[in-house]
Amino acid sequence: MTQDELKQKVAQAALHYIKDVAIIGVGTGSTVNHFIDYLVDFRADIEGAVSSSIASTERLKKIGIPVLDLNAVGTLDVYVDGADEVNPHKQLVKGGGGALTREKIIAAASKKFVCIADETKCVDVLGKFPLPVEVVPMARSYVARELVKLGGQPVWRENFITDNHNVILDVHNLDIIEPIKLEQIINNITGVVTVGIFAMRPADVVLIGKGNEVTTL
Ligand SMILES: O=C[C@H](O)[C@H](O)[C@H](O)COP(=O)(O)O
Repeated sequence: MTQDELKQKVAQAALHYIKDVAIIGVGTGSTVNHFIDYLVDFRADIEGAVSSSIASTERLKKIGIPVLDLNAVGTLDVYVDGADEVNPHKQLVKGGGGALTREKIIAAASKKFVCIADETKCVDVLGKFPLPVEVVPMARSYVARELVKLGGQPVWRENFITDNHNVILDVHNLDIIEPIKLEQIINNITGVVTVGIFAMRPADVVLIGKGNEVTTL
C-alpha cells in the first residue's frame, strides 16, 4: 500500500468511533481529509462538526456538513485528527500543517481524542519531525533565541501565516525525552501561542495504518 492508501484506510477505521455521535471534532491534514470525505455517507446522522482549520471548514462545508462554533457546542464526545509523530504513550507532535493551536483547543475540549496515523509517523522518541511552535509575530526572534537555549534549532516557516494570524517556528534537533516537561517549558515562553507537543493531553486512541491492517494503540 502507498502512504496515501494507508492514510485512507486508517481514516476509514476512525468511522467506528463516530457511531451515534451528533457533533464531531475534526482535525486538519491529508489523513483527516480522507476522514472528511468518508463523512459524506453519514451526513444524515451528523448534526455538525467543530473544525480545527479554515481548510477543514471548507472541505466539510463542501460536502454539506454544518460547521459549528466550539463556544456554542460545549464538550465534544469525539475528536478525530492526524499527527506528524506518535510515540508509544500516545503523545504526539502536531502542526506540520500549521493548525496546532485550534487542534489543541479542540483536543482539550473533547472526551475522546482519536488520532489517525500511518506507520511512518511512529517513533520511540518524539522530535525527529521539526517541532512546530506558533508564535505572535513580534515575538519571533525572542522566542527563537529562547528555543536555542533549550538546545533546538528554530527555523522560521517563511511565507506562512496561521489561521490565527501568527507565525510558525519549526524547531529542529530536539530529542523530546520528557514531552510533558518540554511542552510546559515552551508554552511558558512569552510570545508562544502553542507548542506542537500534545503530551499533557495525549490521544486516547491511536489508529495506525500498517501493512494491510490498522492496529490500535
Ligand atoms: O497542522 C496540521 C496537523 O497537526 C496535522 O494533523 C498533521 O500535520 C498531520 O498531517 P497529515 O495527515 O497530512 O500527515
